[in-house]
Amino acid sequence: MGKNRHLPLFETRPGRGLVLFRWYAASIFIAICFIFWYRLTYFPAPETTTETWVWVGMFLSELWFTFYFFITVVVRWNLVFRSTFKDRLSARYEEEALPGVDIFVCTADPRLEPPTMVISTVLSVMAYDYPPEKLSVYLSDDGCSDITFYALLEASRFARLWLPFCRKFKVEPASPEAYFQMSAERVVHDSAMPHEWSIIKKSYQDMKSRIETVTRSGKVPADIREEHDGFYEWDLVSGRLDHPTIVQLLIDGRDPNAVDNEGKALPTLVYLAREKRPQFHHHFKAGALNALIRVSSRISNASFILNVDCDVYSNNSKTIRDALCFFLDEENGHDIAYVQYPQTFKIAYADIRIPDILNVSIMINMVANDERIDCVLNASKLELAGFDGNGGTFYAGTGCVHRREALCGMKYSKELKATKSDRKIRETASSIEQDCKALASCTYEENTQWGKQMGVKYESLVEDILTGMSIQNRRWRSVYFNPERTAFLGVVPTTLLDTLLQHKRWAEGQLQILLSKHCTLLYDRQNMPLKLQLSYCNYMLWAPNSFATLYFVIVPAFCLLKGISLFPSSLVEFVWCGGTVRGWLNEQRMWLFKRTTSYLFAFIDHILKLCRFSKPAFVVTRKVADDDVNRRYEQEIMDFGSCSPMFTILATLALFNLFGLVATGDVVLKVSDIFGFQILLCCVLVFINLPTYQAMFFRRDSGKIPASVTLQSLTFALLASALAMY
Ligand SMILES: O=c1ccn([C@@H]2O[C@H](COP(=O)(O)OP(=O)(O)O[C@H]3O[C@H](CO)[C@@H](O)[C@H](O)[C@H]3O)[C@@H](O)[C@H]2O)c(=O)[nH]1
Ligand SMILES: [Mn+2]
Repeated sequence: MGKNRHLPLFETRPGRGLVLFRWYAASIFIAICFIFWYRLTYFPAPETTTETWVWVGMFLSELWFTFYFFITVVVRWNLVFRSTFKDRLSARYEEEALPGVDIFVCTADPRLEPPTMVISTVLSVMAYDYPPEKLSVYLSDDGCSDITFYALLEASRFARLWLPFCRKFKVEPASPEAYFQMSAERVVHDSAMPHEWSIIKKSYQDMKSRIETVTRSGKVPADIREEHDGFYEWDLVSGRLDHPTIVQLLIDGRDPNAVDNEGKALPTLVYLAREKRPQFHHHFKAGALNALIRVSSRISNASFILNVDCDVYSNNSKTIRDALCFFLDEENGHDIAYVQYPQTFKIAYADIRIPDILNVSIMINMVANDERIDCVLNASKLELAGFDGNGGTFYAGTGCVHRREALCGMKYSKELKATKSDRKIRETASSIEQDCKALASCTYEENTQWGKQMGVKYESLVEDILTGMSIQNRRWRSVYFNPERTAFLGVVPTTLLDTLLQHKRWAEGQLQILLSKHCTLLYDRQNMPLKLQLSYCNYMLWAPNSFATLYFVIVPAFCLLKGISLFPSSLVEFVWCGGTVRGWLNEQRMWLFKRTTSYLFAFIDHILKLCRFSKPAFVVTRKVADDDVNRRYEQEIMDFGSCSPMFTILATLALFNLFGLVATGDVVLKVSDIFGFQILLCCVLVFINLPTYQAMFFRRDSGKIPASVTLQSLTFALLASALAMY
């Protein structure tokens, strides 16, 4: 100890190439100034009214894009990256002295989120390289499904085999599903392993097929129900949204018999389906997390809380130790409220071509344990690092370790003492379960600060961003950490519609924040520096962004600004992050699609909700796709395949631009003598839209755009063109 005490547990470095980036940003800024100068000096004569309006509209959109450009630069101005010293942590803390950690996994629907996927995630976090007596894993099931409960019961048994196996062979990733998909070749090299490997693999596959059989039948058979008392709780369930709380301690960490096959303790494992009643709003994932915070405080009350979505498995068994390096640092750790890991999405394992049609994505190739994992990093990786440099990263909803007090609403102050967790309470599991029922009931939160000042916030569909903001506004700091071996891998939606719907929810949630009293720009400058508030604007303004973009797509007069300087991420940055030119093109395509549909719909929907015409809803993202969809996804073919007004808009805009280009008559010429870039812009838009035309006219598979959508769009586009001509 002694000397060691003063060595920091983590280190912070500024991003590489920052100077280059700043020069680049400055040069673009100068270009923008020229454009404004041009706009102001060449204003059209007052008698040409149409031109004047087009001109003014363009000017406004340009102003908007310039502002957006400005805040995009603000986020990237101070990138910082962190690294940890886990060996110092181990040297400083005996295993018994390490703090407790509670892990929350959320699931909501057994059809969209298959129970086998959920338990693979649960098993991956149970297998963390951390003293198991200190770990408690909670599964919140908003689907209140006895099948999910059954799957978790199976997992609690399989854990007895799986955990020792992971320990012995340092298995990574510790999600059995992911591991067995990728480890076949590797085993050959490890002579000690094959025998055990095949036993465990067989046992996993047997379990998986049992669960799948039950899932397919939609019902837990009577003989299985006999195996655990917990199943009788479902006798009182009248529906997914009408049932009492169900809490089951599947593994009670205090029980000396709760050990794995090698006699080592197992982490506590709890199933929770909070009470739901039709007359109470359940607040989606935020409500689930708050119920988990209270229930876990009664059971394990650990000082740190990791939360993951059910489709986000642990890919790195050291993640908890990494996070603790930040929290436990004597010098700089006391005011850190949460450590956010990036959201990384797994696309495919080695040998499969990596599709990047859908995501705003950056490819990285990771070499770990001789295996190549290809994964796609959400573009927010840079943004997370940028937020961190500006005062604290945002909370992204998954892959985040929180300090319990900060999450529960406490203000940061120097005197704050960590609450000690005490797991020595001698009580029966059933009396604990009884207390927990009350904690997770619908009425518990009535007239309390839960969802407002305490816990995860309710006022937005992106509860994560809002919660992070309010924690920062209470003077806490937060950090972003991206270890060499990716910490978590999640699933991305595979169809275009799913992606657009997901972005619609995000944009809507962001708009809710913008229009609420929590609007970032209203925060106290001392608690949240201006640069951080401006950084948040990058997200808050998604929905309003759709108008400027629509203008720019419909009134093709934007070329210079658009392609070259005002896209949110430039080709240079993308390639710099290890992307490909093709990936960049796809990113531009999704950029256009999202802004002209998701964001627009989010805006309209939110207005309707404000006028009470519709109710808020959390559309859970589908995590399974049929084989056809998956094949197309792997072949990088965009999947339309359903009738959605979003597709009608996309197709109409695509056709409109095509007509504009083909006609090159009045419509285009009218403005092209002012700017001369219109034709080029049209070409770019048509080029970006090539897959859309293909999906309308040339494809035969089930992922094509349905004929009815094509017909509608043709009609609209023709009408619009006719209108524009006269
Ligand atoms: O009523 C609900 C709805 C959802 N969920 C869970 O919330 C998570 C996220 O839902 P998903 O449909 O996968 O949404 P994503 O768009 O992938 O989620 C992102 O965006 C959400 C906010 O919109 C954040 O909460 C998530 O952490 C973030 O990963 C999943 O584990 C769900 O099971 C619930 O527990 N209860
Ligand atoms: Mn998800």
